[in-house]
Amino acid sequence: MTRFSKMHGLGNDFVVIDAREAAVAISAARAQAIADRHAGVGCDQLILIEPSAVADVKMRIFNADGSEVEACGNATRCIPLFLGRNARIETAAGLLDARLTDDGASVDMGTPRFEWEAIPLAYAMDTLTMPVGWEDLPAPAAVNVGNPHVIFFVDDLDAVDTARLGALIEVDPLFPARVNVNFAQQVGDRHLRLIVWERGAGLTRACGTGACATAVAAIRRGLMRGPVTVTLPGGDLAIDWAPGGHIRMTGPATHVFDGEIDLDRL
Ligand SMILES: N[C@@H](CCC[C@H](N)C(=O)O)C(=O)O
Repeated sequence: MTRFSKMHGLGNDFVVIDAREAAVAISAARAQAIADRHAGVGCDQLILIEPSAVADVKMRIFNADGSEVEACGNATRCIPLFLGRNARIETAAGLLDARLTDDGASVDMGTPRFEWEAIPLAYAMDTLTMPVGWEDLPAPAAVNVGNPHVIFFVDDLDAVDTARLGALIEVDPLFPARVNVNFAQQVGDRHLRLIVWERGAGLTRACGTGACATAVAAIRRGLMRGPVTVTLPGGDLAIDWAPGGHIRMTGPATHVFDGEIDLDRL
C-alpha cells in the first residue's frame, strides 16, 4: 500500500505522495487513475515528493490527464505544510523557496519569461489566421512562470464561456506544448478576478501559476502595480511583482486527510 495525503490550495486539490524513502513509479496511466474522481482518489494534480541533491525536496507534478508538467503554484504552497517546515523545492521550472505563514505559505516563484509573446503578438497583428472560435476575445498576453499561460483581459468575466474557449485554446496549434488559459477581469486598482482553464485538468477552483502570470501581465500592461489581489473561484491569492524582479505568491494551503492506496489495483 502507498500512503498519500489529500491537500488543496483554494480548492485546487492534490494527492501528495512522499517518495523520499521508497521510489514510487508513476506512469501517465497511473497518474490518471489516481486523479479519477470516480474510480480513484480524485485530484487536479498528483504531486510526487522525491529526494533532491540540490534542495530539501524535489516536487514532480502530474496533471489529471497524466501529463507531467513543470510548475504548480498551489501545490508549492502545500509542500511546507506537508513537511512541517520552510523548504527549498526543486522543480522542473527551477528552485523555489517556500515559507510557512499562519494559513499557508509564501513562495518566491522566480522570474517570469516573455520570450514566446511573439505568438499572441502575431495574432494581435493579424499576421496569423484568426484561430477558429477565438473571435470574441481580445489579444492575449503570454507569460511563462515555469509553465506556459495565455491571459485574456475581458470586461465581463461572467459573460465568457470559459469552459468552451478554454478547451479550444488549450489545444490550439499556436501552442505546441498546449497552454493554460486565463480569463481575467480588472475589478479594482490592484484587484483582479480570474478563472483558469488549466492545461491537462480543465476548469479548476484556483491556479497559483495562473494568478502569478495574470498579475504579471496586468502590471506589465500598466493596468496596475503590485501587490495584486487575485480572486479565483476558490478564494484570494496575493501576488507581488515589479518589472525585473521575482514573483511572490502568498495564500492558503490545507491538509484534508491521509490515506492508503493500492497502486497495483488501480
Ligand atoms: N494548479 C497549478 C498548475 C498545474 C499545472 C498546469 N495545469 C500546467 O499544465 O502547466 C497551479 O496552482 O499553478
